[in-house]
Order: sequence, then C-alpha cells, then structure tokens
Amino acid sequence: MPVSSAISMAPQLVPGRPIVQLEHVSKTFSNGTVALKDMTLTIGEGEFVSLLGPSGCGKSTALRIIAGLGEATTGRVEWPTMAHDATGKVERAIGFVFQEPTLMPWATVFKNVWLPLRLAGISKQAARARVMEALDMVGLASFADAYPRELSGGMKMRVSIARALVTRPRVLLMDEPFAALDEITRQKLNDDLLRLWAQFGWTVVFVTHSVFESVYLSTRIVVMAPRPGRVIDEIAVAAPSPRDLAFRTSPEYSELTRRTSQSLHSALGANDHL
Ligand SMILES: Nc1ncnc2c1ncn2[C@@H]1O[C@H](COP(=O)(O)OP(=O)(O)OP(=O)(O)O)[C@@H](O)[C@H]1O
Repeated sequence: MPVSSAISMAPQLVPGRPIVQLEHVSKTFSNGTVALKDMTLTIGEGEFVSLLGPSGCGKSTALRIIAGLGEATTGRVEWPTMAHDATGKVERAIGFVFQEPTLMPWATVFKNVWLPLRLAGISKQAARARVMEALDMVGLASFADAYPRELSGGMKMRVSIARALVTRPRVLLMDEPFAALDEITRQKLNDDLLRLWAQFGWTVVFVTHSVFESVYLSTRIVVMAPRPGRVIDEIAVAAPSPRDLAFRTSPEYSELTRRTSQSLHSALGANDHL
C-alpha cells in the first residue's frame, strides 16, 4: 500500500457500529484542574483506538470515565448497543487493565483471575472453565497454581489481562499496561494482544505515551494535548493485520511514526506559552 493511502484523518476508518460515544465530555476536578475539555469521540465495534499524549493530557481520566470509574462533569457517554438494567443503567461489558498488574500477592494466579467472577457470586467450581480459558488465552494455563512472586513482570501483566478477559468483555480498556516492561517483553505482549484482538474481535481503547506502540497496535490514534486536556488530532492506521516485524521496519510504519510524532510535538507546543 502506498504510504499516502495509509495516512488520513480517521473518521472514514470507523468499521463497525458505534459501541461507545463520548459527547462533549468535560471533567473539572474539585481543585479546579480541567482534566478534559469538550471531548467528543465515537469508537466503532472492533476498532483498536489509542489515546496518545503527554503526561497530564487527560488520557486516564477519559478511560476512567468510559469505564464508569469516574463521572464526567458535563457531557455524556453513550453505549448504543449495550444492554441496560431495569433502572436504565448501562451494563458495560468491559474489562479494565491498569498500568500495574495489581495482583493479590497472597493468592494464586487462578484465584487472582477468578476475582471478578467471585465478586459476581460465581463459585470457584463454576468459574473454573472460564478462568482456565482466560489463562489459556494469555499462555499461562500451566501457571494457575503459581503465586505472583514466582512470575516475571510480563507474566504478571498477562495474569492481569486474563483477569480482565475472564468476564468475556466486548470492550477492553487498557491504561498504559506495558509501560513498565522491558522492550522485548513489551513487543511480545503487543504481538499477543494483536493476535487476541484479531481472534476475538473486541474493541480496544489503549492509553499510551509511546508513538511507536500506538502506530504498531492501533487502527486509529487519538492525539491529546494538556491544560486543558483535549483531542487535537486523529490519525488512521490502515495497515492490515497481521502486523509484524515487516510492518515495524516498513516505510509505511516510518511515515506513520513521523506523522504521529509531529502531532505529539504540536500537542506539547500547544502549551509553550504556559
Ligand atoms: N483525582 C484528581 N484530582 C485532581 N486532579 C486530578 C485528579 N486526577 C487527575 N488529575 C489531574 O488531571 C489532569 C489529567 O490527568 P490524567 O491522569 O487523566 O492524565 P494522563 O494523560 O493520563 O497523564 P499520565 O500520562 O501522566 O498518566 C492532570 O493535570 C492531573 O494532575
């Protein structure tokens, strides 16, 4: 594919029906910090969207609002295709992966992954098949009886991902999940995540600081700037799957990282006067 056709403003690329829509979402914390200002974003089913931007531009705040872990001050988040309970509250079929694996050190890998099902009242026996399925997806089925202290950093993150997958979410929300890992482990987890995404067809919203990671993983990159946190650019990445070393070393990848770096640079420059 010629480089120019892989780069365009993103809206043409939205492939499926909208699964989540942020409509003019703003968030001001009680100390007066405007973490998000007027964020409008539609994410289609099956997209892999990265939120990319410098520290403090509101990426985590946006992700938490999407997850229902935080409230927007103004604006709305709509889930047009998700079920609602009897009170009209949306039943978000989501999994959330934090930057730290946040595992219970005293519990086995199995018990850590069982946690979301246990909280939903599902017994260990009834949960067994689903826990093992989730562990199998991340390649850790044989570590079910291990404790977190016996695992490497990458394996702990895999357990954390399995814990997010055990509820069989339609949308996976990931807040810089690989930032603390070494480069080789990070690339391996990038590849495994892409393979699972292609296989299971989830929608992924992925927060990152890394231009390279965002280009490698995403179908669309949403670039954000701080003070106030806002969207300043969207970049479509039309390169087909599977993405691999050939893509990582292609002229198309270089051009996309150049274009994305420029955009990130202007995100920083937008606040030079502050
Ligand atoms: N609970 C809070 N109370 C007050 N201010 C907050 C709170 N949470 C975040 N902020 C502020 O809101 C802004 C956006 O924070 P947020 O964590 O969303 O940014 P981010 O882009 O995810 O940053 P990073 O990449 O460093 O994680 C920052 O200025 C931050 O200090």
